[in-house]
Amino acid sequence: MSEALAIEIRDLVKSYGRVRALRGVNLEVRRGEIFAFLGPNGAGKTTTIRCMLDLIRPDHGFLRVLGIDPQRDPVAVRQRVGYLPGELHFDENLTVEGALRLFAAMRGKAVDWAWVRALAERLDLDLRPRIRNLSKGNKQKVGVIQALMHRPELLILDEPTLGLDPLMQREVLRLMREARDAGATVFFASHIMGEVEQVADRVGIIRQGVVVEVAGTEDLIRRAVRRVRVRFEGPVDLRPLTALPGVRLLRREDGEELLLQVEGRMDPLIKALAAFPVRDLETERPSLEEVFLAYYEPSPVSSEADP
Ligand SMILES: Nc1ncnc2c1ncn2[C@@H]1O[C@H](COP(=O)(O)OP(=O)(O)OP(=O)(O)O)[C@@H](O)[C@H]1O
Repeated sequence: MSEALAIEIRDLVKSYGRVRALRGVNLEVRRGEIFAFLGPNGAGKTTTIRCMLDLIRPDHGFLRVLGIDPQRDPVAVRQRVGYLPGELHFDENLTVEGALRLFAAMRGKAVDWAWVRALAERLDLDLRPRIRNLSKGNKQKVGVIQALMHRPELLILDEPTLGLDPLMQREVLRLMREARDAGATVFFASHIMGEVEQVADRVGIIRQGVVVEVAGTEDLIRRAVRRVRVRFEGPVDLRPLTALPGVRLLRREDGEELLLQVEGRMDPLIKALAAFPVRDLETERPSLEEVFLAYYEPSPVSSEADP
């Protein structure tokens, strides 16, 4: 186990009866980064996370969380990790403060209550009401606070902004960044590409129980397909442009305006355009959402039954 890794997973396999949820997951999360774990519904994100906390046992594979084997020392993992599950379960009769005190006691680690009150204030959460009287969004805030309140070295958050309004989503993202800037590692699952793009240093994509891509968020966007709109001074012969490798004509409007799709480097297109009477040139940076849709589309090969 390298000291530089907060999470290290090799060949993790887990089946639920006949459902092969994880088919050999490999993943490395570096200390001090915000890592987003993405993938379609049922891809295996929650199963992977539950293995990290020893809430379920994998069939086989290698797993280290902050250098600890969760199966050998789950208590140490839970003390040093802040975990927000996808589905929270509280004793509905407790007050918010009572629930937080219970979480703190279960974890067995000292909590700074001034910090808890500051978190509650930032998330606009009253500590007095009973859990049963809270809205869904306010329950989610309790979950976020219990994950952060002991200032853990590693945050593992399953859809941290689920059910929160846009202001509160932004506050949670801010808290995640602040945790990273203070030296913690943040690992989170999400379906909201906008927030991933805003906070994640790197992303990993899981599909049907296998991690199919890990990359820097910016790199992934940069290497994606982009769209280029070109306006010419007059009608032109496009063949030298559309014959370029990686360039495809998407639309041609009145012979003087083109919409092209460019995969890979822009340089050959720019050089080729130098020979044309170009009036205007616009490039559209794709959003992470567009980049990921390709990964989310059903694959023709992988859903077949296992031997
Ligand atoms: N307790 C369980 N019993 C049986 N099958 C399960 C169980 N938990 C998960 N699965 C199955 O394992 C696969 C992976 O599920 P998992 O919850 O890990 O996916 P996920 O990526 O977290 O999905 P989502 O984005 O919908 O939360 C799915 O096919 C799911 O139906």
